[in-house]
Amino acid sequence: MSETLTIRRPDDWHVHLRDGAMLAGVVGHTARQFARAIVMPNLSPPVTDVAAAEAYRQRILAAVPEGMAFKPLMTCYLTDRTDPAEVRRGFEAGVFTAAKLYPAGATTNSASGVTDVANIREVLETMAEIGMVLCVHGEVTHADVDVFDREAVFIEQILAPLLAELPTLKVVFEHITSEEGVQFVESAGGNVAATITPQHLHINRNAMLVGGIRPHAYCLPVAKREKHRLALRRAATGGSPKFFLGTDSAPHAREAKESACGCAGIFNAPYALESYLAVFEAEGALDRFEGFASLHGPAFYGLPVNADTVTLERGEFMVPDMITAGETQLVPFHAGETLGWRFRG
Ligand SMILES: NC(=O)N[C@@H](CC(=O)O)C(=O)O
Ligand SMILES: [Zn+2]
Ligand SMILES: [Zn+2]
Repeated sequence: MSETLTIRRPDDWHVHLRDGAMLAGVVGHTARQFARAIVMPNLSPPVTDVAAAEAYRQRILAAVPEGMAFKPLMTCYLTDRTDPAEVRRGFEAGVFTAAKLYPAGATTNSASGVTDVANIREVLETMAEIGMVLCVHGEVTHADVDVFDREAVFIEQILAPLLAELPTLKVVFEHITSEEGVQFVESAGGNVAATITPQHLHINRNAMLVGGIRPHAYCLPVAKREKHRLALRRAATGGSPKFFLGTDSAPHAREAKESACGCAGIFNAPYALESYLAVFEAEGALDRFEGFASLHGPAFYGLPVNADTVTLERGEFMVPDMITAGETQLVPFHAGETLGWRFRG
């Protein structure tokens, strides 16, 4: 049994770095493991134009700890009023790597999101024309759709019809959580891919609800039944280039999660690679880890793979109960659990 694993340096194709003191406290955890990351734009107010994205990019770079090389890839938050010309301008200037569709009300800071995809029709036509990736939070928000069904209903009502109308649009179905999500991406064309988070590979909804309600296991889309977790594990470890790493690391202060109305989001950045690797090892797929973590994402986005490598080594360690970001306490994914691989750098 090999004691170390060396792969091309990975990228995180979906992360929330926040802003201000929280940004300063969390960005190093991502920059330590990943060369690049798709930075989600759901700040308050959201990043909806080129000037805001460029300013945010500069704040991120200023917050990266000394000695770490890290390239934030910026995204444009789409609203009902997004100007197609602004999206084109940002993409052509190299500021926007992608644009993000948040259905209004679907998740954290999505109040200014899109109320009907018909409202961004021209933006999406422009994106299809210029080859720009649309990142999608794929959940409907109607009160009459059960929260556990919202991803499957989104595919049926929104995503499938959208791709039928714009068959060349490049789409990353973000943080998929269901068997339906896996099947949809597998049967779609090469212009459709998906990110998968570590938490959705590790936990099902029991982890959140059995023996007490566990706010640190709550994120959106919510973890689902065991059969969905197993479908996601098969997808992530199966070698298909349509599935790649996107942590969806989403820090919220401990007290904002341990609340009568706790925030959605799991902070997994500090041990992201260790967490994914535990899954690949359990599935007997260590040889497929590099593809998922470091090769499939760049290939889909049309970017070069990273030149340097990272090494993980076998060795048990316990994930701390708490990590601080400035004054703020964050409870990391796997808090208090033992993991079997360590990131060496
Ligand atoms: N995933 C989450 O549960 N939360 C994310 C938003 C998102 O990615 O939907 C956040 O920004 O907190
Ligand atoms: Zn989301
Ligand atoms: Zn997210």
